[in-house]
Amino acid sequence: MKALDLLLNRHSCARLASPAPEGAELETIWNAGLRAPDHGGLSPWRFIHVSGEGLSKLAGIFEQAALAEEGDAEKAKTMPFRAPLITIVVASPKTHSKVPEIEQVLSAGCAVHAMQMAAYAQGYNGIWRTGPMAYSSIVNHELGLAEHESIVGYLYLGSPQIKVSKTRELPFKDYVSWL
Ligand SMILES: Cc1cc2nc3c(=O)[nH]c(=O)nc-3n(C[C@H](O)[C@H](O)[C@H](O)COP(=O)(O)O)c2cc1C
Repeated sequence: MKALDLLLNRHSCARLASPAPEGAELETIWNAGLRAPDHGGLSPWRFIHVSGEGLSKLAGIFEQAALAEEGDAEKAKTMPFRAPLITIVVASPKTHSKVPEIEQVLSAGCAVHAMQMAAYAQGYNGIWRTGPMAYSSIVNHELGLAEHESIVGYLYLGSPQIKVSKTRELPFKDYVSWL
């Protein structure tokens, strides 16, 4: 796949099933994430791989959080099973005199995007999700996040089950101004 085709045509898919990327393909996806722009070379991210039994563990964590935080526990416990694989991307900012935290969180966000594109380029697809489970102190605790860390996204990955007929095309003139 040509780089520009990937950049211009990439799209998400919310309906995902097995097979999920594994082995060298999955490592390629993680390596693409690790190539995200990174001011100061701080590697301000880490990834938590969730598949198989891990999906059930995550479902239990989501249920626990939803029950405690007045969410929809019945729905929450089903959410991880929307794909055979989830990579949780955690922003793990470092203290640095010239690189503020926001830049490091942006880097972690770029890693999500890069990993979705790497999945797409290999014939898989995915979707970046957040929602209340990305901002829950209970989930953070159960996943072992440190106080300064945060979830940037759940990247659901797998084989697309539906074909996206047309991607949204925004007219660049509406978004670009000239100085
Ligand atoms: C930070 C962030 C959080 C998102 N959270 C969700 C989410 O929780 N649920 C969802 O359906 N889409 C979410 N999206 C949007 C999808 O990832 C996707 O971008 C959107 O469906 C548009 O599809 P496209 O990527 O094909 O343009 C989120 C996107 C971003 C950047």
